Amino acid sequence: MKDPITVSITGAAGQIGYALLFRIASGSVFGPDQPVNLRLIEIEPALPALQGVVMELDDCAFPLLREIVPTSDLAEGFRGANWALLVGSVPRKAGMERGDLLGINGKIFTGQGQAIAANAASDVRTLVVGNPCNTNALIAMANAEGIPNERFFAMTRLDENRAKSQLAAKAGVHSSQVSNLCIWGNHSATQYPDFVHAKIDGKPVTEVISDRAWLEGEFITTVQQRGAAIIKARGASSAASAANAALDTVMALSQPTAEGDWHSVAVCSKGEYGIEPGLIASMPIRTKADGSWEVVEGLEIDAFSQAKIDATIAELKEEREAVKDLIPG
Ligand SMILES: NC(=O)c1ccc[n+]([C@@H]2O[C@H](COP(=O)([O-])OP(=O)(O)OC[C@H]3O[C@@H](n4cnc5c(N)ncnc54)[C@H](O)[C@@H]3O)[C@@H](O)[C@H]2O)c1
Ligand SMILES: O=C(O)C[C@H](O)C(=O)O
Repeated sequence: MKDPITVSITGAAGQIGYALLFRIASGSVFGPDQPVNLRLIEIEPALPALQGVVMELDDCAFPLLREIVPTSDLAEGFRGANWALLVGSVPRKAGMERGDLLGINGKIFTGQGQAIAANAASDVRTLVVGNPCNTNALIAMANAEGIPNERFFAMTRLDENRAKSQLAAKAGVHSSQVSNLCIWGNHSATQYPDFVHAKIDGKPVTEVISDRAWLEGEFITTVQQRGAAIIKARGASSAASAANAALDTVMALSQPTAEGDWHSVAVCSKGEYGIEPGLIASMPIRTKADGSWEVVEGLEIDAFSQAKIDATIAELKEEREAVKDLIPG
């Protein structure tokens, strides 16, 4: 049996937490021979609810689940973490943009970044889900002294999955036939789901779907506005699909990407595609056999795509400016 992997999850008593924990504990994320420790972090008022979740985890008698530590103490919560999933934060309500949450949620990520740096395992990787996730990830990264920038990620996989589903429905194929779908930029209403490089059954989407007006219009806005549409319909923000995407991200970063394909996740830019270095921006990513990752470079960006990428990167710069007090140095 392997040594257990330790996964720390903030907001563990929340909606997404409830949809995440049981899949991790069951072995469906890290594999059927990989024991797991769960360190579950919540604010103090939510600890009684978290205790109920722990009771349910116990009641599953998962063969791979070892230690469960529920806590509101960040040092205890991130101790020995190999993965830190930062979910805990306030979701937006109808009528808000995700960026409106910066003032409420941004400050959560300073202490968490520091606590990860001080307590986590030396190989810790951090995925931020709590919104606005790109800029929250930037805050966590900037406060986690000593941890390489390339181990911080923000989630745009939900957007990728949404985009694949929309393209598949339009083309009358299964979503698994859609590949090479890159979300560029911010997990927000400015994100750019790149249909130009996406493929259906290995062919450019633009050859399979001839309705260019739909691709440039309704397709993009549907993906950009999908979170808001779910809030309107459900009265609460997406949870099961968000948890699913978080786990897709962890798995995509843990195993080599299929030949020729890529996946979407926001990473710290080193200036690829002219994106300002230091911003946490979504780009096409390949995970290598040794577990490291790289940005897929050399994609030709047409004028339409460039304008969309410029707009979403401009928004990331504005968000960074709005939280400059939370970024040391
Ligand atoms: N990136 C994405 O694609 C994506 C998708 C869906 C939701 N989200 C975001 O994920 C976040 C969580 O959504 P949810 O539906 O689970 O919300 P929720 O309100 O159901 O749960 C959030 C939990 O976080 C806890 N929490 C708050 N502050 C905390 C802190 N400082 N430390 C630890 N825990 C804390 C709360 O007590 C609560 O239990 C929201 O910000 C939401 O907007 C992101
Ligand atoms: O839209 C939201 O506020 C929640 C989440 O980011 C989503 O995309 O569903």
